[in-house]
Amino acid sequence: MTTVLQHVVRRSILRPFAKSFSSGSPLVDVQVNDKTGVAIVKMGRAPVNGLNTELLGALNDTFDSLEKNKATGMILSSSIPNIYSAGLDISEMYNGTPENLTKFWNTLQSMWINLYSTPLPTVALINGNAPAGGCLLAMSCEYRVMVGSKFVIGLNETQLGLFAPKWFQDTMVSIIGPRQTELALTSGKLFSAQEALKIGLIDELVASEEEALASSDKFFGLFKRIPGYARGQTKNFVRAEVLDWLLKNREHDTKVFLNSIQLPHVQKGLGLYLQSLKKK
Ligand SMILES: CCCCCCCC/C=C\CC(=O)SCCNC(=O)CCNC(=O)[C@H](O)C(C)(C)COP(=O)(O)OP(=O)(O)OC[C@H]1O[C@@H](n2cnc3c(N)ncnc32)[C@H](O)[C@@H]1OP(=O)(O)O
Repeated sequence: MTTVLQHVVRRSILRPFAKSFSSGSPLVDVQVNDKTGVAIVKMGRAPVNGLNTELLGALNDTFDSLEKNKATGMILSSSIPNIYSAGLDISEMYNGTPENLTKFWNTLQSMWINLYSTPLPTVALINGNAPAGGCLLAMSCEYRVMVGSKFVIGLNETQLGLFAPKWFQDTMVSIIGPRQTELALTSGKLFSAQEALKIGLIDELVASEEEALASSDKFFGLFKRIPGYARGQTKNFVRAEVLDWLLKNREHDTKVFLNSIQLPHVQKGLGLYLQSLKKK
């Protein structure tokens, strides 16, 4: 078993310019570039970065720490080949107790509020499939670069017999508009990389992670001469409406989740979907 120290030493040997930064969780790896202060945050929960309470909590803590430690920007990516995130961990929603479901949902809400409202410039480096909750993570960043053309991204909840909550939907509306969001969400569409690029769901499609990192640098470079306070306030105003809805309606949103997810036909559908994934 690799100790934390061995892990840190190995990382610093592999990447001499990156400062190790402990996320406090084995599920999230963080490397901060010494020169630029930009942090690369990589989710690493095998097999598919399913967003369970633990990973969501670890991401939340990481976002907090990066702000406190004055990172200058964040790239949110994955260390699992071909997977950005498979979205919410369905096992957390299937047969969960009301207590666990509430904790799970509240952790998701907190993580999203933190990510969506961080004053740090954020880039999603989408190096794998990004359905549902994975798409939400990417959409909550300010700039999206997908690596390779074989991946899909979108909010496919209706295909599972679920619906994307209002704040998931509003986040998508803010990027691709109400018409395309309605079409995509009602049909549970997963966009190919090319389709996502065409519709503006991703900003760039590149061939390699190196190119994606260069695109990210270019994006962060836009703010070199912009005072952080002015940038942060502007981001706040642009995002206020979507954010405020959840801030004001957290309890209601939790109730809707709890009531809907525990419906027998919804649970049945989730069970069948899980089985179909396992049978593959
Ligand atoms: C009506 C109530 C509404 C209330 C509001 C609800 C709000 C819900 C909001 C968001 C919902 C979600 O995010 S649900 C998750 C949706 N995600 C998906 O549909 C993606 C499902 N997964 C895949 O399509 C594929 O796994 C993949 C393309 C991401 C990767 O494919 P790959 O071939 O590499 O891997 P496998 O399919 O073999 O999977 C490996 C392993 O992981 C398990 N798995 C996959 N996805 C999930 C998941 N989301 N949650 C839990 N487990 C998952 C899969 O079963 C395999 O398990 P085994 O190794 O045990 O076989």
